[in-house]
Amino acid sequence: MHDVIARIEPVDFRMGQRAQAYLDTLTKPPGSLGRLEALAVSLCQIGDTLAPRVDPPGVIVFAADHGVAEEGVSAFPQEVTAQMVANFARGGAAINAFARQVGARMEVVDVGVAGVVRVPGVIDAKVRAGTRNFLHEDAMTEAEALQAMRAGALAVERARAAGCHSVILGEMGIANTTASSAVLAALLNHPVAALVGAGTGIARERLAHKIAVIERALAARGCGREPARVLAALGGLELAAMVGGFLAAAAHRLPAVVDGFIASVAALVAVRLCPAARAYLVFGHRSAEPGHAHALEALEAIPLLALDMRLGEGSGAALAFPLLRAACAMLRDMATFDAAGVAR
Ligand SMILES: O=C(O)c1ccc[n+]([C@@H]2O[C@H](COP(=O)([O-])O)[C@@H](O)[C@H]2O)c1
Ligand SMILES: Cc1cc2nc[nH]c2cc1C
Repeated sequence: MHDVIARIEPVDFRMGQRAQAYLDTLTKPPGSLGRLEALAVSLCQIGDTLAPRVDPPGVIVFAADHGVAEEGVSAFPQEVTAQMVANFARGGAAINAFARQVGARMEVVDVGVAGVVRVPGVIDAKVRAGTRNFLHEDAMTEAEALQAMRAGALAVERARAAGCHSVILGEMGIANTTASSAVLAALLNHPVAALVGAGTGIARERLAHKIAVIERALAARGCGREPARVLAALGGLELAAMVGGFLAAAAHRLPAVVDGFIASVAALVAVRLCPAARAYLVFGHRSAEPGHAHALEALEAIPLLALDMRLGEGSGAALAFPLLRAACAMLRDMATFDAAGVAR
């Protein structure tokens, strides 16, 4: 991924200043469009233009399984990952409905689903059939994590080649809130119990078990805080693919809309690998998963929406997308005070 990271340029803060100055000439009291103005400034910096474009967006859903699922840390069985991949391909999941609503190009990428996925329309980039159980051994080798990151970067490059001007990255993977909580606890050196939530909806009794599994895994892996090492030891193939996807989006100056908890942990890994990538991320929504607040704080991010959602798939990012569109429309379509003859 060194080649991708080497291409990431820091955004130009002077473009941000120009964008804010231009917004202040438009027919509204300065600052009255609130955080939509900050979003517009950010999109100008990402595209290095006062006329940014985000349409059409490309939704990419990365799917993979987790060895740690065998510890009983999810409310659902592992087969649901493959079954939902088939559902995505048929167009029946929440993300399909929301992607259609925003006119997105959509791609589903198998980076590590357990078992055979032979579903027309699903991209086969399987690195292995699920990660290893990180309670007993590293989830991935660093080479496997790198291969998944590359698959994520390639998916973003396909979206770009197909004409997308922004990307919405989502994931599907039973037990991936366990992997994400473990990665986050290692990166932030934060107590596990404060980060762990119900995921797909485990009962309170099982929550204590989930916390204990992660605490034991952290002690056993002893992986420190180096992001590539933490990702390989405790992460997931879909997490790694999202890391690669976020880095590739930054390398190509595409805004990437970050979804919920799992996507934000992947975003944090990407930013730890390359701090300049942070400026290319737009945070879509605040997930109900408790760890999300900690990931967002570490990223100094305030998401656009807070709808108490905890689905994943890119669903919260897709719902936030019309706000990016609105920020572009404000820059493109609003009259200035001078042109409209409005006194100030
Ligand atoms: O994105 C989120 O914030 C989010 C929060 C909780 C659960 N999920 C989804 O639920 C699955 C993981 O939950 P679990 O309980 O199996 O770890 C996975 O497919 C995620 O997409 C997603
Ligand atoms: C049905 C179902 C759909 C999902 N989408 C993302 N994670 C999910 C988990 C489950 C269980």
